[in-house]
Amino acid sequence: ETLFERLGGMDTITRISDRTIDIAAADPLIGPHWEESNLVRVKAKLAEQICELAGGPCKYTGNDMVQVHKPFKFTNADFNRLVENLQQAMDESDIDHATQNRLLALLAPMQREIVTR
Ligand code: HEM
Repeated sequence: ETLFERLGGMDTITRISDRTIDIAAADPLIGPHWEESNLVRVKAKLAEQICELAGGPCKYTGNDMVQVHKPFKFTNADFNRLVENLQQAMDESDIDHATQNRLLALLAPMQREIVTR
């Protein structure tokens, strides 16, 4: 079983991505970073990226991760906070923790592309 299937396919991945961005954008610690952003686009690109990473039938068509995040000079604390927001979104969708950890392990290498401060 692929992680894509284990997560519940595209419907669940879309729901998790939407919720993660909604939770993050409302988070007093990191929410202000999204003030100028098109959240509809960010949600859609995040879902596409998770789908591809998880072995689903998607190809990420968004912008390069380094280029997107570089101007913000994000910290490890910012990164960890977004991971917590993602975990909350996955909990709400009843994703078991072993499956959550499989996705988090695939996202972990991106920390050094996103954190530049
Ligand atoms: C593994 C972690 C992360 C992933 C997979 C990820 C993924 C993405 C994606 C796919 C986009 C949309 C790119 C596009 O528009 O083409 C995006 C944009 C964005 N991300 Fe991340 N991101 C991560 C971490 C973070 C963190 C830690 C923060 C801040 C706490 C953050 C803040 C933002 C913001 C503010 C935008 C919108 C930029 C804009 O409006 O152009 N991201 N991210």
